[in-house]
Amino acid sequence: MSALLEVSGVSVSFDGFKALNNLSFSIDRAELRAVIGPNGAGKTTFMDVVTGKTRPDEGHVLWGEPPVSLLGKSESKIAMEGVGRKFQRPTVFEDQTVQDNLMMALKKSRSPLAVLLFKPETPDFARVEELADVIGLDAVLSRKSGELSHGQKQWLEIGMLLAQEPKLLLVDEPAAGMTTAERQKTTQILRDAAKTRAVVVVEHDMDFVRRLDCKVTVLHEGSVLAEGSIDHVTKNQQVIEVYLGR
Ligand SMILES: Nc1ncnc2c1ncn2[C@@H]1O[C@H](COP(=O)(O)OP(=O)(O)OP(=O)(O)O)[C@@H](O)[C@H]1O
Repeated sequence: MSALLEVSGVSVSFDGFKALNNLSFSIDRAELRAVIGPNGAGKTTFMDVVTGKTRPDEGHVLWGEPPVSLLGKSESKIAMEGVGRKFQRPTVFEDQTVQDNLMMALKKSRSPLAVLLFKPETPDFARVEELADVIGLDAVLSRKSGELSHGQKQWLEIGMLLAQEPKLLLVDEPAAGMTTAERQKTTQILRDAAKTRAVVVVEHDMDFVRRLDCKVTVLHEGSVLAEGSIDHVTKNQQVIEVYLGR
């Protein structure tokens, strides 16, 4: 079976500085992948290229089966293809309840009229409850999102992205600012989500990455430095020098 996402030979320059330098790697359909690397390694730029925010100078980004190029597609087109992105800061509607946030995020027609006339039906409520269960917020469905803890807001946003049924979820530093218990729950949510789709987690926290227990891609100076299990990459001498030794 071919990969869901294949990035090959991608380079991106900013004023002559190569943020991505001949970057190549691929992600399978239902896999959890951690992408790590020191500051400036190109992790954000990689996500920007996949989501259409940044156009590479060279290379290919192929998606799906049969593979189509994502390059040249708009950010909204790429989102509609099934690429979801979670930024570091949670962006939920704080005045709305957890239930309303999830309801608004359900995969529905996005035309302005359809959004205006949207009236939730029984299957929509059932889907919202299912999502709330997945993200551990079933007991707080009627709470305003602004009253949630930082961790709960992050889970809500993950739930809102899952409501869109993405084929690939890109998640930027989900564990930042979380308590130990919240991190454990987040690990569970991401591992469960990756059973039915690809989930790529960009993360600095090594303990968190270890708990994800997945293949790890180490970026350095815009290229892949090492790839494999956490034990494999953390034993790699180059990785120790450029990343772990810092
Ligand atoms: N719009 C831009 N203009 C100029 N330089 C940029 C731009 N975006 C990124 N860079 C540079 O490209 C390099 C890679 O940045 P990127 O943000 O992708 O790294 P990162 O691995 O996400 O780092 P961090 O872990 O600090 O978030 C950095 O040196 C950064 O300063």
